[in-house]
Amino acid sequence: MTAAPLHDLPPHHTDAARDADRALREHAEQARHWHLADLFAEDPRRFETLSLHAGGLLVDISKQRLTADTLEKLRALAAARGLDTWIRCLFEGGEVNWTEGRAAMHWRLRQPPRPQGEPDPVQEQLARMERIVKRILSGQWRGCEGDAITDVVNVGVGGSDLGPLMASVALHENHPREGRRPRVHFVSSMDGSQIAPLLDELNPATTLIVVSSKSFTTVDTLSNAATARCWLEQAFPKMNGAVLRCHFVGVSAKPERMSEWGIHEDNQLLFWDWVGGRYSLWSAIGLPIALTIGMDGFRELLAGANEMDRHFQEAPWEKNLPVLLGLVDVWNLNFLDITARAVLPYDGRLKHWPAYVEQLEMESNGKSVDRDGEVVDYHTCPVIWGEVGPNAQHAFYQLLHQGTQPVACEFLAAARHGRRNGNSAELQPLEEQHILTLANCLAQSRLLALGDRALAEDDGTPTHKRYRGNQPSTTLLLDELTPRHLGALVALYEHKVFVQAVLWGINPFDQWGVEMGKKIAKDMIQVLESGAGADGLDASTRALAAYVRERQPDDR
Ligand SMILES: O=P(O)(O)OC[C@H]1O[C@H](O)[C@H](O)[C@@H](O)[C@@H]1O
Repeated sequence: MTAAPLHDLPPHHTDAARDADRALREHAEQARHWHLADLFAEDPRRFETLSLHAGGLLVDISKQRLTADTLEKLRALAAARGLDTWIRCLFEGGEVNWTEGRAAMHWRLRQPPRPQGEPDPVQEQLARMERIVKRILSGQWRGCEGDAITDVVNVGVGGSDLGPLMASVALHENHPREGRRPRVHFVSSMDGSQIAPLLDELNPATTLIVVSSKSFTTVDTLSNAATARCWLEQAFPKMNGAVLRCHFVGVSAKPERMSEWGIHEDNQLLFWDWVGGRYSLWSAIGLPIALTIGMDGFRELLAGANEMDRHFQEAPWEKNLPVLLGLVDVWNLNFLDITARAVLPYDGRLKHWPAYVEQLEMESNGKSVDRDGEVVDYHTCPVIWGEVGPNAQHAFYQLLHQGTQPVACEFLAAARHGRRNGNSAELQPLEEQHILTLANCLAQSRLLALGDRALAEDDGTPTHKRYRGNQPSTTLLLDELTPRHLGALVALYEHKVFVQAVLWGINPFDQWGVEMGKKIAKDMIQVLESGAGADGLDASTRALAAYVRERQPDDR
């Protein structure tokens, strides 16, 4: 599949865009003096006006420092930037990743099968993945000594780790209907600190390693994969090819590199250049998710995302969730100068959501050069960090409540928790814990928004006990955390990132900033091993390298 060239796209800088931008700046001059407590007091219908429900998600932006008028002005900016044409271009397979000459067609991976049985590489790979999943879950996939697989280790990093990790943990309560699912583990860090203790616990005879890497050149992944291979070969010294055949699956866009590494052709799952790494959990990179929730569950995840794809293309902008969330972030960053955003899931199952969103957003939109090759003179992506909300309350909420900086907060929770987890399904206290958690979520966003005015404190309260409030937030409530809802949520974020990139005039699908770091790290290995090349370094790096070298064991 080749990318269609970009066509009919308006230039980024037009008179209409300049006018829309100026109108927003003037509007922001007033908005800077607004307090959320006043906005709520003045408009009893504020929630109704500033919330939306679609795809099983309720999105409430009424605690953002904006009004319906603000949104209208932001939509005018989006129209002037040609957002409608860009959306069309994305879904027509246009070359939206212009620095790499590629389309970005992650949405293709979640389209339903074509009716006439035309050859479809996406469905072919899904079918291959399904066969592998079924063999593992049914116990038919055997290790080299004939044992069924009990543990699967996903070895990957970045997009080949964060998405599958986030979704597998989020959905772990959704057991597959058939078979016995293996324990699924994730190893990403290049220093061996994850893989070493994990291998100590595992039985090589019943362990399957999934080497996940779009490029199949990422040193973090290949070094962990080599350690796993060594562990297996030492356990079965006489097995030769059977170790690779029975204990390794590869997922990549580069089949020839997988073969070169030793992954058997039958154990290779493919995806394509037009799927960005951080957009790849819908492809065979999602194998750990399918092993956790079964293939039916995985298809539900795809269906939820597909529903959001259609919503993004079809819903008018007033009712379009990705457009709405994209515009809110642009408002906060570019017009209210709020440069930080905290991602706060109130659900331990979503504990990896912040890390996933950090990569999705900051690797996509942490850019400063526009389509004309010009350096932009405005901020793009905010700094994003996060943590499971209830735990963050005991860590950094102090700064949110009484620090000096504005931070846009993003609360995420499941309205209902339908537990399907063995005996615990019957436990009344667990239901109470769910309500307790939601109560904290709602109480925190309320206090952050209204400050003292959420409380019945009198004027005599000392300053150090006061709450300024006016800290803006969005609350996203999933009706329930199911594969379908999570699929919709992730697709919502992917499209939101695209909307923002269009408004900022940047390419969200490349990551050139990461490349150079990888390259110069290679040269540094030599410096640390032999000292060669140290002379050309700056004084700080040279001294640090010498310090490290002096502390290595003598027999190295
Ligand atoms: O899947 P791989 O090719 O191994 O790449 C893994 C990761 O490598 C780099 O860090 C890129 O910046 C990420 O976007 C990518 O997800």
